[in-house]
Amino acid sequence: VVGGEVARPNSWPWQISLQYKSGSNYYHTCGGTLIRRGWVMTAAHCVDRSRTWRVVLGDHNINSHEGREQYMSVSRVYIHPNWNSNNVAGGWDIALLRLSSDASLNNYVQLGALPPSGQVLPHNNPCYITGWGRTQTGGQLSSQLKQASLPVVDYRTCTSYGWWGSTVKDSMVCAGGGSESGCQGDSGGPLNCSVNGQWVVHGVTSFVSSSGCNAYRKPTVFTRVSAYISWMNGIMG
Ligand SMILES: CC(C)c1ccc(NC(=O)[C@@H]2CCCN2C(=O)[C@H](CCCC[NH3+])NC(=O)C(F)(F)F)cc1
Repeated sequence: VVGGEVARPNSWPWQISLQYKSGSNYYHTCGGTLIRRGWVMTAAHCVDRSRTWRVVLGDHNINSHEGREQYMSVSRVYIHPNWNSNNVAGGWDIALLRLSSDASLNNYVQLGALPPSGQVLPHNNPCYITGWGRTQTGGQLSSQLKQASLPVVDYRTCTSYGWWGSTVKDSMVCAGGGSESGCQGDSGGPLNCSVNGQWVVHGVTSFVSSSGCNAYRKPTVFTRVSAYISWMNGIMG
């Protein structure tokens, strides 16, 4: 996350860290959202490579053990069948991870709320991106979970000339476009939007400009969760 601030610990209790094993250590690579006790929603591009994964729930500082974490292994990865790893602009950048056991819900670990199928938010709807991603273009990951206010940019604006144009599809949500943005390492994490006073996860962090995370008029682009509700229900049952 470029800009914004460090989140109050565990204030986004559905945010997870997706980590892969290398040697005897695990490394943060993406975010995700706990949507059922045994299911995590993330981006397909995060799990393109088959690795030994673990999901960390209840985390704040990914480089220290604070005692609230739950470490879960992943029993199966479901990548959307239409996902094309050579074309993030095609959309379909969504995946579900089946956890090998159910999470325990508490003050630090809660389920993220999903939107109704098809719901599209208006321009400037208040949303926050959260994640441990780079804090500047080409910078380092953040040790502590960060948040930044990224208001929705509607489809008409986001696809206009000087913005993303036809790179952005209707199955995506744009947010931000100013000095604050997502960045590498935030992928797969939630876009948390305030709807009728509740936080609802409307986006899965998908891509930013290859010329810089907080490039002018290149808002962070998210998979629009409300376009994938029936696919997810079909998988999760
Ligand atoms: C034109 C369109 C096809 C296109 C649009 C944006 C990009 N962006 C990028 O490639 C930048 C640079 C590093 C990774 N990255 C990204 O946007 C990656 C997803 C890459 C998927 C493709 N391998 N996502 C993120 O960094 C983010 F923001 F989600 F945390 C690349 C191509």
